Amino acid sequence: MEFSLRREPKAARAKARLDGVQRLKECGFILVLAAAVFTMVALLSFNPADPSWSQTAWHGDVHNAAGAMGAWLADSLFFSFGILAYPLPPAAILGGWVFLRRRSDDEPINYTIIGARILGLFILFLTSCSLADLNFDDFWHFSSGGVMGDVTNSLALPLFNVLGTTLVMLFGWAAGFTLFTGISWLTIVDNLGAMTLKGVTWAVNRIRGDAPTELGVPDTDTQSTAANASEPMELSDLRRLTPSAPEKAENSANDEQAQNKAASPIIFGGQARSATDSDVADDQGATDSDDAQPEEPSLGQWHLAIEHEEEHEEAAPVLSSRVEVDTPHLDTGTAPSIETGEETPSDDLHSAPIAPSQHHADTTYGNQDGLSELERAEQASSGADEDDDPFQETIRQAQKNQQQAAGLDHPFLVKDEPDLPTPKEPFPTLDLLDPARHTAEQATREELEKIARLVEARLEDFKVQARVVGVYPGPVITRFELDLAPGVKVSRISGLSKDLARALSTTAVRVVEVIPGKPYIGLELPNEHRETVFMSEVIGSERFKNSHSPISVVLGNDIAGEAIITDLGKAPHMLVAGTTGSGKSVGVNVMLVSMLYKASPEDVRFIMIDPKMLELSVYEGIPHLLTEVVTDMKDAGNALRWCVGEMERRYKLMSALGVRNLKGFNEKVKAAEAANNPIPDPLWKPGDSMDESAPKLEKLPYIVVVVDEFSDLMMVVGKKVEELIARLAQKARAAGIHLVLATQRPSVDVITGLIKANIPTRMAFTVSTKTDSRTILDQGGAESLLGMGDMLFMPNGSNHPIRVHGAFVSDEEVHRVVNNWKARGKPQYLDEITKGEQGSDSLLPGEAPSGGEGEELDQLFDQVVEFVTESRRGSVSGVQRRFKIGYNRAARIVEQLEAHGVVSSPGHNGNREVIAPPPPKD
Ligand SMILES: Nc1ncnc2c1ncn2[C@@H]1O[C@H](COP(=O)(O)OP(=O)(O)OP(=O)(O)O)[C@@H](O)[C@H]1O
Repeated sequence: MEFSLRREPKAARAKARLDGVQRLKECGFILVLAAAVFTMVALLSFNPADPSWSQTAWHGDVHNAAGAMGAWLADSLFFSFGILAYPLPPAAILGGWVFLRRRSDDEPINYTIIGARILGLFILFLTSCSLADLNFDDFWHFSSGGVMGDVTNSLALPLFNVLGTTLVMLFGWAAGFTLFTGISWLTIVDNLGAMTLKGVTWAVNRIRGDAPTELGVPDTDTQSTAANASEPMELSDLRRLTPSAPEKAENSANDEQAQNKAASPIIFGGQARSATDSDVADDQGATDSDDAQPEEPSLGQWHLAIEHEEEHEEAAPVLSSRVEVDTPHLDTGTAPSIETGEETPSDDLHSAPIAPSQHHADTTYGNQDGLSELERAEQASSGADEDDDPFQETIRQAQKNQQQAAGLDHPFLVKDEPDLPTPKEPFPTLDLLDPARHTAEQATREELEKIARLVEARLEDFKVQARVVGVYPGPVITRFELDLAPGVKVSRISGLSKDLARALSTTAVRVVEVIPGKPYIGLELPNEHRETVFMSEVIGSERFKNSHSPISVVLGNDIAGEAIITDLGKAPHMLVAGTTGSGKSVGVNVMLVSMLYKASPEDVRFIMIDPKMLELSVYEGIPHLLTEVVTDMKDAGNALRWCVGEMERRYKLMSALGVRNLKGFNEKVKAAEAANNPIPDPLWKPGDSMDESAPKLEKLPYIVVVVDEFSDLMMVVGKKVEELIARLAQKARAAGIHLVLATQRPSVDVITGLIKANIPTRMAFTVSTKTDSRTILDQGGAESLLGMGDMLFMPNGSNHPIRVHGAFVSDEEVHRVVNNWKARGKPQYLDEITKGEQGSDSLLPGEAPSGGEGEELDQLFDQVVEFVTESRRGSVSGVQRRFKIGYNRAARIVEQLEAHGVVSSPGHNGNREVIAPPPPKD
């Protein structure tokens, strides 16, 4: 209560002085309180003989403790409300409290609730008065419901009769109660039910506890609470059921154990069995049940479990002695033979074969951590991450920044680029990339040797005889080369890869079925600590420096840590596939950045298609771009068509110059320029441009088309894309146009046979199934990759994929390189690439230009023109009705009308305007 009636320290009092309204309110509440107390006193000391409003008494004293005023007040209240006058003073106090208490600023008055309360109170009083009037006798000379009850009933009774009125009033009372208190009757019913159940349970428990014999043998739940007094009864029951039980019961030490065992379901099972077994022992004349049990060999496992439990509980010595009997028995049964050398790895390794006794002792029964499977898996993976290396933290941070940056760099949110100083070096320098550093410890020779022995032992468990003949540790995985015993098929080991991963407690084991030039197979196991392959490390490698092609791309390191570089010119097209999160986008970025390190815009140009709008939009604005990053898939279709046209143009140029590829073309152009005799464009015709003579031929750049989500393109643009890609893939190599297609859906409807046949270089990141791996690589293996850039790279013309640990480039690094190029120049975008106004060269075989002049006009075309221009209505349905033709034909004719400028393109409402004038009248 917030009234300042209580005593407070002086400082607090000074601080807590009331303002004007608060003072009035508080005084008001004091008055209400006084009135309520006075009224209560008056009501309680009411005397009907006192003079009052309904009573005339000329003589005599006033007996009411509140005096004449009290007598008068009590009489009036009783007269009006009957016995319901008594609750009035508390109700007044309550009302005063609600309205007059001091409220904090953040506690505004809720008038709806106050209104509901007032209404509820009124209904409560009214219905209570009515019910009192109906059901209780008058007191003194007042009606028990007062005038209020009388009047209400006189209105209700003729309508509802006594029972009906009682019911109406009861329900009204219930409604009033809810309005006043805000307590739902459902809650009341619920609580009443719960209390009833509780009461019944309590009563039943009481009855059980008092007389357990009446209810029979107590169940396991109540066993622990059963009174000692009940024991003789239970024991006699047990004695009747199992003759061995008495011995246990009579042994006071075992008695306690029996109770302990009853707490665990497993041990409880053991107990039941031992009862039966001692039963057998009993039959054989054994007098001691404890001695009888060890003689039963099939109980070994249970005994071990019991023993293990009781190691912690200071078990009776009787039980621990059993282990000595049982353990050797189990040893012979299940011990695997692991004599692989003088040094047994199992002694040292955590996951080494475990001696049976140890095995049982280590067995965990049930989960104690209270975590769900999902949480446990997440915990395990996050733990692994933490273990992995602290650099991953940086990566994650970088990713966060990337997402933010990507959002800001969105093409629809273009922001002004800061003016960057033009770099002096011809190409970006290595310092733009994060320096390489070691993020994980390499395994020692001894550790590797132990793992090798373990691998052999595990294979032996699967009845495969193999010998590790070579160990090749790398930054991410270690390859163990195995010499298989004669007659062992490699497919058997491939089939075991998952079992081996489990047996060796690793995430994935990849089996390399053929190692070129060696009679061995390979087993690739992930390292405990994974090294990150930094982009700078690979870009800075001698191999990359010595690679002269401007379209050399770095991929990462091979399993031995050697840089893997490939030349897109030889690829010549690349398919990149892997599930989401496998590292595709990072892989594509690495390729693009490596080209930015090698090639100027005169050497290489890019067309980037990015339906996701995020991955490639970072490159927006570099001078290498031929067009803005294409995010609309329709534009992407046009871009591919443009590439086909460009390819055909280049072919014609090359054939005119008598060269076989772009390199030869560029060399000739360069030689001609050096000789000061530039070659005029042989394809130029007067009228093609405003020039009077043919323009000079210039060096042609390579064009790299990167599609980040190729399946989107297939889905939106459809079959045409497949044909365009196939056409490009077949011929574009010589023209210097190269495709890099990435997809996260390695299914046959995306990577179709036509595309696969024409794109020989494949890059498979982790996929979920072997089928997916086959779709990309025509063989399994990618399903056993480790993610985060781990890939299988199948170069052009090879059948053996190489395992590559992809280089990592963060978005910050990409931004730095991109900004470096942006500072060097602006891109010159070619609008025609996405506009779809390409010439006939870009048409696919058998394809006709839509709506163009080459298209054959419908026979009805002239008549339709006449009709449309006369009627001034260019709708398809109009044409359909007038000429009684199908929708498709009518629509085609109207499109032809549009192409010839007779009608406009459809407006917002789909209507076309007739542009051409009406035909002249004769
Ligand atoms: N080479 C690498 N080294 C270390 N970590 C990597 C590497 N490549 C990728 N990763 C990690 O994997 C994450 C996912 O990579 P990425 O975004 O490239 O996957 P994706 O296959 O393109 O996924 P999506 O299809 O959803 O875009 C990266 O954010 C990064 O943390």
